[in-house]
Amino acid sequence: GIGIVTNTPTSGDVEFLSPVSIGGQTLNMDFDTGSSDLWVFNTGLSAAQSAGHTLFDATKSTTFKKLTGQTFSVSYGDGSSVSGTVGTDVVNIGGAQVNAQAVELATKVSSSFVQDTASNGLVGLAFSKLNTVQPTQQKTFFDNVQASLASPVFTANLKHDAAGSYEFGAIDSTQFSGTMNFVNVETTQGFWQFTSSKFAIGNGTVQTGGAGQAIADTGTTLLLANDNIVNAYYSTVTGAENNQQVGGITIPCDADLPDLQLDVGGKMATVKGTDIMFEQVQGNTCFGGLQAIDSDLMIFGDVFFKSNFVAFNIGDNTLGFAPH
Ligand SMILES: CC[C@H](C)[C@H](NC(=O)C[C@H](O)[C@H](CC1CCCCC1)NC(=O)CCNC(=O)[C@H](Cc1ccccc1)NC(=O)N1CCC(N)CC1)C(=O)NCc1cnc(C)nc1N
Repeated sequence: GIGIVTNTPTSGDVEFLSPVSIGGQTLNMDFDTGSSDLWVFNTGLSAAQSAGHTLFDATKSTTFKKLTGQTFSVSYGDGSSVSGTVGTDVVNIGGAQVNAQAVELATKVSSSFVQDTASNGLVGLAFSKLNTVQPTQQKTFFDNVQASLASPVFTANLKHDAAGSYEFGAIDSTQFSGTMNFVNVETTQGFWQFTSSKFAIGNGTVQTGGAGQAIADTGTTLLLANDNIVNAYYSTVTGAENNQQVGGITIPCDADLPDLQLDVGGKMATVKGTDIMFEQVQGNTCFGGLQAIDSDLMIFGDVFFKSNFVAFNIGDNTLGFAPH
């Protein structure tokens, strides 16, 4: 079978949310290919922590089963964190269903989750080895559902300020143009990771300088690359500056940004300049969608996905991408 669900960007394309059915209750959640826990806002949270959120009520689900003695605790790259208890329930995403999916009930969430009332939890779609449930590590929804899918794939179609889709079980070739490039994924760290050592600005010459490795991460808003790429890119943009107050590089909102070509597993992917123009800070000053990260693992987040339709294949550990 297959499962198709829409994803909707919150204002400014900060995150992309999709409806998920858990024990017959529907919550809008953030699909995150950069982590591997499925956790939800629920009635066990304090009123202060859960105000404004849609809450999963395990007592109202006839199919929820508590996993006694199991707990989880995740901390994320942006310093946010969540912890709680674990059960299983029927999880259905656009028609693709797992009857006993580990559903992690948050009992503590950090402030950014409390404030982000649009999101009621995360669906982790990285490899199960990153799942934090103890003492018995649990599988992701994708890992559980893959055997029942027509094909062990899911695709991410993220659009700027418009509804996109996630599809489990098939690659819909009407959703992208040209041929899809497939590359090998390195799974040892549990991410959808690939080599990334080259780049080019616009149609300029391809140069080396990438950090060497990168991950495809729908849970990260921006495109986080190493200094070589970031400096080379913004040196071509008049008025680009590193603005400590806003915490990154800003550019004039009326700048005509060049495209950026990035190495994905040995093949070049293009991120459109228009997708690198991120959000207005104030006046004619805009925040760049490409920012620097000081790590040997670059993070190709939602800015990358807005220019590239991506297929994740857990059957042969490959990643496909095509412009869209
Ligand atoms: C099992 C752990 C798991 C693998 C974990 N994975 C990740 O952190 C990557 C994962 O994709 C997470 C998933 C996020 C977590 C926060 C909520 C939304 C989803 N991504 C990040 O942390 C990347 C940085 N954060 C982001 O990109 C957040 C995402 C967000 C969006 C909306 C509301 C709130 C947050 N957005 C922003 O930073 N921006 C949006 C707003 C804009 N004005 C600035 C940029 C990890 O690596 N943790 C190790 C870790 C822990 N601690 C730290 C400090 N670094 C770490 N890497």
